[in-house]
Amino acid sequence: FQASRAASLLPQLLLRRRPASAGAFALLARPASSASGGLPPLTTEIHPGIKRGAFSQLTDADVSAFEAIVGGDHVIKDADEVLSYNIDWLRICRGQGQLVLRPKTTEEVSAIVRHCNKRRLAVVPQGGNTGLVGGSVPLFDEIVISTSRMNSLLSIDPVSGVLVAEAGCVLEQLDREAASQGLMMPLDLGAKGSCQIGGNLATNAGGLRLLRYGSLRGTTLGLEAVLPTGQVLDCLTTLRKDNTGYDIKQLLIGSEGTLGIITKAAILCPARPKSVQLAFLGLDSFQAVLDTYRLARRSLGEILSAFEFIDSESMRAVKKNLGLSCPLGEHSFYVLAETSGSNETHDREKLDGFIESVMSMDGCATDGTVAQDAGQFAHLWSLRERIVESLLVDGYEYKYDVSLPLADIYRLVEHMRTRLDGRVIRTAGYGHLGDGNLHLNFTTPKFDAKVLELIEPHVFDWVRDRRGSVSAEHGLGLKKSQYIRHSKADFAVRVMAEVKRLLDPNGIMNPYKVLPDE
Ligand SMILES: O=C(O)CC[C@@H](O)C(=O)O
Ligand SMILES: [Zn+2]
Repeated sequence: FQASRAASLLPQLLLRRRPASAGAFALLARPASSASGGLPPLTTEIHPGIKRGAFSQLTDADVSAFEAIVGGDHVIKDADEVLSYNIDWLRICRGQGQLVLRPKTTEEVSAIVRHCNKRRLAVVPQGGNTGLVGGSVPLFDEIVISTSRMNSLLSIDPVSGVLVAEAGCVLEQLDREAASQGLMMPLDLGAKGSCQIGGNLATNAGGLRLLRYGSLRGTTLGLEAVLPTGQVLDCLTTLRKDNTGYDIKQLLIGSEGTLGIITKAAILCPARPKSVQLAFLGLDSFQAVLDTYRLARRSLGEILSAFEFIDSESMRAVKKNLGLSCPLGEHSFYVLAETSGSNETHDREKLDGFIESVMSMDGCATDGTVAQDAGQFAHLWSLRERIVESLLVDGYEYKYDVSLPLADIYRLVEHMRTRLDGRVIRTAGYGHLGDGNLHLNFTTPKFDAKVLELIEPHVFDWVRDRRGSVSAEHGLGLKKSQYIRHSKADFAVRVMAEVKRLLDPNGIMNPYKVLPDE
């Protein structure tokens, strides 16, 4: 697996399926301590402006009521155990929750929420807790309702491709089940080893193959959810067509747990591709990345299943901080172009044609390689999937996830690099180029309020001025909610607030998230 000119590799192209376990987020090492030296600071210390809502205090009688619903073993009160539910994956947010409930059924979720609504107790739904915007952890003392025990696969229909599962099923496990029927889950992301399908839906997670398989808004046929009053919303249809008025399930998808707790979902799974190939290219300008993408769309057409870019700073982070090796020499940019198809010969011809045109076009790719086996395939993907983990090793991370017109994507990175010159360890840009989705990250050894002031709101203003989105796929959670109007019209935000009031009259469901505090 040597660094080589892609042209010289053309005769050796092999077709390999991506191993389901590649890049499991759950297994990734996290820095042993946070930037503050141990536990992350309380979120309320970082956001002192947010005041606790007028919710009741938890009493012994409440705890007894919950024990009667889920059983004593599934009511977690021990402070050490509760702590892990209070801290987000990035270790940037730490809430003050005192209680975690682990229901097994929709009926139990409903009974819990009904009680909380009656008593005005705030709750936060939590799946795999892999979110990146502080949406799945308490801020004050919200009760955590974990979906982890609701993890049954209910059905898979190999004819229609519809899979029905409970919310707590881990994405990677569902994908394995789908594989056994010749199907695949329509989404894949670095966190697949621990994220849960309910959380994926609640955040409308995008991931690595959205450009091919579309968003969960399209592939989710139905869902069931417990609304903030405890009412069960049964929209669990498995029909592909159902034009009977407003599509209420879409309100829950991407609601980040503010409108209810998703308990079951019906997902349309595409056929698992028979041939998957991965090309890894080195390029020396962002214009070359764009030109390569144009060529990929033209020559690979419908079999193009991922088009990711990595800049040199991001590559340096995975090499230096994680010790991963890159098979290509130093380049300003790297691209992963993956194809997924059903006909090996056809797909090989297409990939050959693509690489030939890339290599022959002046100023396009200058170097490249193609995965020859499952190990190489996993390794190349890990260079991309493990960037998020590698950046944490620097110390503190300032994380941005924006959508922009393609031509503006790297201008933002360059602009911020100049603005922060000398104040950060690195400014790293990478992401889902095919989706116009940039992951822009800055790191410092420790949290630095002056650096944050230079970044925010400037970066959001820059995105707004180009009609981009301040959250492409991670959601708003706690960290981005005050910038919602940068990407949504004022009236749209008012409609959102009305919907929230309608479904959650007491505001108990994941308060302080998504909608700005006003
Ligand atoms: O590091 C990030 O911000 C991105 C995380 C995830 O969305 C990814 O695409 O790897
Ligand atoms: Zn992403």
